[in-house]
Amino acid sequence: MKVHIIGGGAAGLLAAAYAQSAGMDVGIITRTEKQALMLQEEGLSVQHGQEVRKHHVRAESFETASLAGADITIVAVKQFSLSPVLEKLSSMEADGPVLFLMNGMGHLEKGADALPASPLYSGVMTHGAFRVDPVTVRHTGQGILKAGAAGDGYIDEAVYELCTRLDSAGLRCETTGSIADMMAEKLTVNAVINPLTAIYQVENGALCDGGFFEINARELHAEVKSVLPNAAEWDQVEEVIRGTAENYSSMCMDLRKGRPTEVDAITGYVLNAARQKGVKVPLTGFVHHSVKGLERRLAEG
Ligand SMILES: NC(=O)C1=CN([C@@H]2O[C@H](COP(=O)(O)OP(=O)(O)OC[C@H]3O[C@@H](n4cnc5c(N)ncnc54)[C@H](OP(=O)(O)O)[C@@H]3O)[C@@H](O)[C@H]2O)C=CC1
Ligand SMILES: CC(C)(CO)C(=O)C(=O)O
Repeated sequence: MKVHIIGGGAAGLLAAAYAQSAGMDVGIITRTEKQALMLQEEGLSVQHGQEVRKHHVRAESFETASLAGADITIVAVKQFSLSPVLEKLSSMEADGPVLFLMNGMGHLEKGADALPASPLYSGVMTHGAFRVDPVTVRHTGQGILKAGAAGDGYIDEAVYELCTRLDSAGLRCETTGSIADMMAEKLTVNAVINPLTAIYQVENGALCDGGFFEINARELHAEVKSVLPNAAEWDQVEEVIRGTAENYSSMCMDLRKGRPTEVDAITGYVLNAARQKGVKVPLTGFVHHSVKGLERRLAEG
């Protein structure tokens, strides 16, 4: 089974390592030629606690790679990097299943516009992955990857096989018939934890401190829930906060490193949904604009 994984970041490298362990023919497509060469020459290392496993993988840069001919393509880039990937996939007339391994919302709609002939899937992942360097990923937390179809819920054989094989290789993974609910739940979690931890520059656990940050987190959650059908309950958000208490959210880290964030696909999505429903969401507007402002200021140095 041939798998293309677009994105040599934390999520893409983690998926690549387990897919390779499961005996699949894996090609990692990286943004830069330099990372592709490093992966080919040095292999891909995965750290689990003290254990380190090395994998020999194929890697090519996005510019030169052909994206055709895969049994399944996994897209594991951040939301703001999606457009060129969809453009290239559509120019290749790829029509096999495409699995988006991304947080936030909007990728399935953009994918459907760009790739009308491809069966599209979304993956909601609670595994933690951290890219140590261009050839090393750390599996920081055991979670689960759930993959489900965008449309009628039909699961292609290739997606089923990918999930079964990843799971037996040690990356907990399963298919689901209710991916929309899971995406809404993950969006709720991200719409509360990510902007607040990014603005305050605190670890996730600080939002359950029984103090002022928790008051704000609970109020922001209530607002998000008033807009999103199938939003996660506060108990679920709290469980993630406690389960990842010592971690810094991706948005917190992105701001800290002066990188763009996924805020448009997270709180931006909630703002749009609120506008369409005619619901006022002042706290979401406040955190959204705060993150956008910090993003711009940090990018300008
Ligand atoms: N890390 C985690 O634990 C989890 C992440 N996610 C989600 O998964 C998605 C990916 O996140 P993550 O892996 O952490 O992010 P990273 O920033 O670590 O990785 C994204 C990668 O995409 C690469 N990229 C950008 N544009 C292209 C392109 N045109 N072609 C090929 N590669 C490209 C980047 O390259 P370069 O480095 O050269 O810029 C980068 O390596 C996000 O939506 C995130 O929210 C979800 C659950 C858990
Ligand atoms: C679940 C959470 C909040 C973990 O940090 C996450 O998905 C992120 O940081 O983007």
